[in-house]
Amino acid sequence: MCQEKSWGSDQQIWKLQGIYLENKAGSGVEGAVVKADDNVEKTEDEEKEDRAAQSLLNKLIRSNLVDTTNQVEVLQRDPTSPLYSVKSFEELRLKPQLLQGVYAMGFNRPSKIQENALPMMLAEPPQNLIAQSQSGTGKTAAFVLAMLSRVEPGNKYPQCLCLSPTYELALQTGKVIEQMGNFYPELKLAYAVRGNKLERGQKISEQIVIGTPGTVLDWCSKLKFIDPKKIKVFVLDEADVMIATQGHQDQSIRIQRMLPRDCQMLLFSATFEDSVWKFAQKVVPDPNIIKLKREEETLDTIKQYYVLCNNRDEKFRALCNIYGAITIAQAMIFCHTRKTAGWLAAELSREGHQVALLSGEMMVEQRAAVIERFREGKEKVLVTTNVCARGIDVEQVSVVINFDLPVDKDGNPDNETYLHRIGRTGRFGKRGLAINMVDSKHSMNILNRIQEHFNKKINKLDTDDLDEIEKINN
Ligand SMILES: Nc1ncnc2c1ncn2[C@@H]1O[C@H](COP(=O)(O)OP(=O)(O)OP(=O)(O)O)[C@@H](O)[C@H]1O
Repeated sequence: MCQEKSWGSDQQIWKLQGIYLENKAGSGVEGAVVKADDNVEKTEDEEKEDRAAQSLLNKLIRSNLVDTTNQVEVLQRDPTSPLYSVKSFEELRLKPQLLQGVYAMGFNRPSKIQENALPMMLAEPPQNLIAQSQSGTGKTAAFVLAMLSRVEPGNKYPQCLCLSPTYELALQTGKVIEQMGNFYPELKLAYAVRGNKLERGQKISEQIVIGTPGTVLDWCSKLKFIDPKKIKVFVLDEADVMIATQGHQDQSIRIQRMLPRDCQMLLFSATFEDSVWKFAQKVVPDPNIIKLKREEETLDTIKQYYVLCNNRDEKFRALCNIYGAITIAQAMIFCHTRKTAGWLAAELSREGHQVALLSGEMMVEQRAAVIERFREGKEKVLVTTNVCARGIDVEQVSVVINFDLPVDKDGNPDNETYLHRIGRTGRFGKRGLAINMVDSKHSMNILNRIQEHFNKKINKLDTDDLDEIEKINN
């Protein structure tokens, strides 16, 4: 049977959290137990970064809009037509049930990208759109609102089709549709994802279908559950993640070719490299284009220090001294390998700290649960490797510690990652503190190069001198 509203991802995450709870039991450290092979110390860089997993993690942990002061760049297909932007949801003349849904979600006014994208998406006649902005800026909410606005609830067949790169991402977007359509009960949603089997010859009555390219293609062509000629809105979400998966690009294009010419095509992406742009142009004819630049990260509001040590144990002792001297609301500690992260988390927890550990082998939902607990303040220290922690914003984090300095796979300083790690402490107008552990000539050299790159002094800190440590927190 085709699944409807109640079939969200909640149970699934709940179940996964069950596994997570089993995993952590008895370890003393929140998170999965790290089973590192002693002989092979794998770096996170060696592991292929999974964009879909990162994107899902972002969605799971995001509870707010990402703040941005950057201006939206708009390229109109017809430059002579007036450019509309809205400052309130009322101006959009949404159906009352939808406006109710929007407010029930706690949205007071459109986000930066929504100010321009929504009037364009809701215009008559419908216009095509390619939109790019970083994760968390309100793209999903925007296209969900557009789909819900265009649907004719009386017509019991699919009218909106939304493609997501993975099963899990489709479920997440489905959840937003369900939430926003909460006061519109006649609207139904079907998930075209693996495992959702229908009987041959059956037709889908749900007005919105969300799914992955392979299954949607089967449903539109081979199995004919959907009549693509009746689709009015086609959304391609997370285009950058989509094209990273073999086959998805072709499948998406094949689906798009089956749609009527006047179908509204909308494409969203967090990044806009060449390959994404080429793909976007194939899928969206005559587009309007909206881009929102990323917020720049800065080291201006951050005090940076380094500590000289001889080995891992000394680094750990220095860390304990720092903890003994200053009050740290919450700290994030970055390690280069899973093995070090696991060791450090265990040592800190032995010292009586409440420690959370994020490790590469944990499933995305488990990671999200760990981050959530940390955000809620249940743990005060988060030990992590780099890949896991990208994009995490925790307001209370006042200190970032590089237990290992960030290096790329060739062993050179990874300045971007440094900025990314440290840049998060000084956000929200607060001053941040960053402490780098240096344990060899090589790492001193890395530190110097980072210092030169940013042209910002990193001061030496003597962690055996408690008075000196106390001063840094003033
Ligand atoms: N106008 C708004 N006002 C307040 N919150 C909003 C608004 N629009 C979206 N949000 C919330 O902000 C967060 C990010 O929004 P959304 O998921 O739509 O962004 P996105 O750009 O699609 O990011 P991602 O690709 O990571 O999902 C969500 O928690 C969403 O509920």
